[in-house]
Amino acid sequence: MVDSRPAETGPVLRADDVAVVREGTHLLRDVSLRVERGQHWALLGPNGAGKTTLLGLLGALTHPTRGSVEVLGHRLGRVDMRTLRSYVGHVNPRHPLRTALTVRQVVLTGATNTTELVPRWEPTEQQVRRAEELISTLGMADRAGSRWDTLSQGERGRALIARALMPTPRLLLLDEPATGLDLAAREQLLSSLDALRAEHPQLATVLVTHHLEELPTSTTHAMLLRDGQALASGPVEEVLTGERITKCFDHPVRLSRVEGRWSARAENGVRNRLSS
Ligand SMILES: Nc1ncnc2c1ncn2[C@@H]1O[C@H](COP(=O)(O)OP(=O)(O)OP(=O)(O)O)[C@@H](O)[C@H]1O
Repeated sequence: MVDSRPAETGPVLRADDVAVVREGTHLLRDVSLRVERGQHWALLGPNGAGKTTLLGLLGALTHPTRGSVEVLGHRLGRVDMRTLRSYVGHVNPRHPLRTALTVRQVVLTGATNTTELVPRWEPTEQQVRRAEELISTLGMADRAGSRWDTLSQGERGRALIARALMPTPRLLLLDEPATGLDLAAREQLLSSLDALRAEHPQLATVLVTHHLEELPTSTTHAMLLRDGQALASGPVEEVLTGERITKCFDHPVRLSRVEGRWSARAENGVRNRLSS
């Protein structure tokens, strides 16, 4: 049996010249990425760019058609994917929970890596303590006993991040965590992510979004994807430039960064609208 436990050294993620081909179409082509401990990556690109496809590889959910992917030091195809996945926190906003669990119970399902509570499973005292700590870090202490179906989308998002952190993963993958959140909920989520990253300096994260406004200030690196290819990849100050974002989204964009947060607006947006 191959040992799937995370390697103690080396990069958290490594993808080399990866391609994903489905029904004769390249969803990803020649994509390479290396994520080290403590790095926080943003994966940006327009609809259909291949962001979710890449996240599926990084979360050991799918295999590449060509190239190699190493997750926590293990090459996909050579290890038990299910065991490897248990060391990766994957936050999917479309969490398919069917029962009326409380926030506390949902977070505890992170310990068993299941959607529902496992029958006859009892959490240890340590697990209960960790769940409470995470709920509090994510700013959900006053909602810990609330039922899932009564939560707002923002509260669910934060509960799912706490859930994903239960097994103390080395890697947290976030697929559009701010989608559908109102301004206050988005800001709370981004502050929670900043706090989490400060509290866990070894944690690496990869966050997918279309919107620069949804990037936490603690973002360290970025990759721009378009048509399945990486247009740019590296430290965030080098990658997030108006010129590059314009090329990536095929739209003239002016970029600004204030107090660590980004915003993008269409260049000559008013003139374009008036002349159309
Ligand atoms: N199994 C599949 N077979 C064929 N095409 C697929 C398959 N899965 C995804 N695609 C296509 O691959 C492309 C990339 O999809 P992906 O979901 O990775 O993009 P994305 O960047 O996450 O997009 P969005 O921002 O819209 O969520 C899309 O055009 C999608 O329609």
